[in-house]
Amino acid sequence: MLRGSLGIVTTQYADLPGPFTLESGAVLPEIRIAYETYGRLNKEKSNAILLCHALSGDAHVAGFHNGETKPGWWDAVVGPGKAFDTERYFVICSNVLGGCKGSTGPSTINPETGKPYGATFPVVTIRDMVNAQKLLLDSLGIPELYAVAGGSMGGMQALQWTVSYPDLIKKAVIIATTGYSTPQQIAFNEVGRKAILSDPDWSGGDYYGKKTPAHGLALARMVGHITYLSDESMHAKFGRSLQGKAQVGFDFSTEFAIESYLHHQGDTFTKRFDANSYLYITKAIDYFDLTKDGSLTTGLAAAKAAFFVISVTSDWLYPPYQSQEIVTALTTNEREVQYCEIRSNYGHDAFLLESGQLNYLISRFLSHTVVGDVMARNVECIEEGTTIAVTARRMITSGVNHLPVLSPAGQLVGIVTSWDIAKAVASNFLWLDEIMSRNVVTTTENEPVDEAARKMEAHSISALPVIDGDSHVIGLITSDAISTLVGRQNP
Ligand SMILES: CC(=O)SCCNC(=O)CCNC(=O)[C@H](O)C(C)(C)COP(=O)(O)OP(=O)(O)OC[C@H]1O[C@@H](n2cnc3c(N)ncnc32)[C@H](O)[C@@H]1OP(=O)(O)O
Ligand SMILES: N[C@@H](CCO)C(=O)O
Repeated sequence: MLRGSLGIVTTQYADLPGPFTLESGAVLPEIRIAYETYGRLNKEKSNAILLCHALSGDAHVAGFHNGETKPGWWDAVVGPGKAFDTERYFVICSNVLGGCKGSTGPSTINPETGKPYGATFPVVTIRDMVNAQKLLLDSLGIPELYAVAGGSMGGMQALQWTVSYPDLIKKAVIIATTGYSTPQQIAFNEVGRKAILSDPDWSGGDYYGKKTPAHGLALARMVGHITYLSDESMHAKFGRSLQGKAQVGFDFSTEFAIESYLHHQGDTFTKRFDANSYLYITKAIDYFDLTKDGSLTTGLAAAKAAFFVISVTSDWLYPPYQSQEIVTALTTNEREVQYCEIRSNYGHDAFLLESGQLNYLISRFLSHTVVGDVMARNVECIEEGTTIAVTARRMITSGVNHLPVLSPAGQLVGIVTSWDIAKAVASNFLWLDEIMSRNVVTTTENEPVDEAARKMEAHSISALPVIDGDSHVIGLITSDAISTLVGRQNP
């Protein structure tokens, strides 16, 4: 499959009914979440992937907004044929609660005052962001996630998902992040906040419609941006080059290329980001701490997903040892976890830039699919000894073409299809036991899907009951579900 672009995409908005109670106990009367979706949700609703953005990201993860020439922030890995393959998966990304790109945040009008919240907006946490995403998924009718993924603060949200909603997540891709914010990370965030709070234009957070604290916000971004780069990448990109001059001027003007670059990053940021959101989101990052009683192992005990943890060799903001702590905690909890340290000189922002390594690693992880990842749960079954008329009605009312047949003890003893029913009616059979197939081909939750697909092909059947060790039916997998998720081999 050739890698392609999503083309033009648009942001949508979900108004979610309140009240929405935050971790702090504060209550938002209503919330709006901006989101984008790409790809198609399959019939089983089993192929949804939620992508979570970092500090300054938004819902626009891939493709182009009409009239714009820059694609979304993770276009390198999201789209047809890419790691988050929109031909296979239904990809969702939303702007975080507290953000400034369409979701409720400090720049939103408080319905109770008719004015922007500003600094009266309550402090939000990573857990609050995740709870808002859960409400969004509910509103979209998505019952579970095939995967959740993100880098940096996006990785924090993805980790939080695995403990807040462990039964809803099959796979988690956790990149360049930590299980808890460290003093060094908090320290850099505090310098950024102080720069904003000391800007007289911040005006206690009440600056909407007036001069914005652009000076403070640009300074905050400059400090932040240094932490997203690495010593090696700065050497490689700028060295000691001077900007637009041959010799130093013995003054305090902008002289080095790196200075000019940082000013550019700071200035550009003020045109796309709200200073109050910067305060709130960095606070949410600082509060992030999944340890429980001082232990990350205990804090991650509830997680059930299969994990892929990725760190970056040159990331000194979220150094690899912090990813390794997550891996150790998960391994101690006997969770399925893979770990990879990407070799890169880009520093922390490598999670946005290393498209080759990320595409290779993530697509391999996501496409190693077992039956449990794809099967439908809560399967409609029928008891042996039933009439064909009752069986036919059950199929019609539940909208299925396959009904596993159970013994009085609830064990699988046969299977009947809508085609069997059609043949039975034509031949005037009355009882299910006369027509059901007794030698049922089955699968188990941990069998790779390609093995299950081979069984279906070999027996010319389109569904397999999934059974546990006691022959109880715990799911059903269809060739349709496999083909949507495993994808086509050719374009
Ligand atoms: C989920 C999320 O994380 S979303 C947020 C991700 N997005 C951001 O962080 C937005 C800011 N973007 C960036 O910082 C970068 O684009 C990165 C880090 C994402 C990608 O890095 P790169 O592709 O290596 O871009 P680079 O860091 O070289 O920046 C290029 C910009 O710097 C400018 N620049 C480069 N050198 C200089 C210089 N000496 N003086 C002034 N400007 C300079 C370029 O003109 C270019 O400007 P533009 O972005 O306005 O077109
Ligand atoms: N550059 C990214 C990484 C921050 O963690 C951002 O601005 O969101």
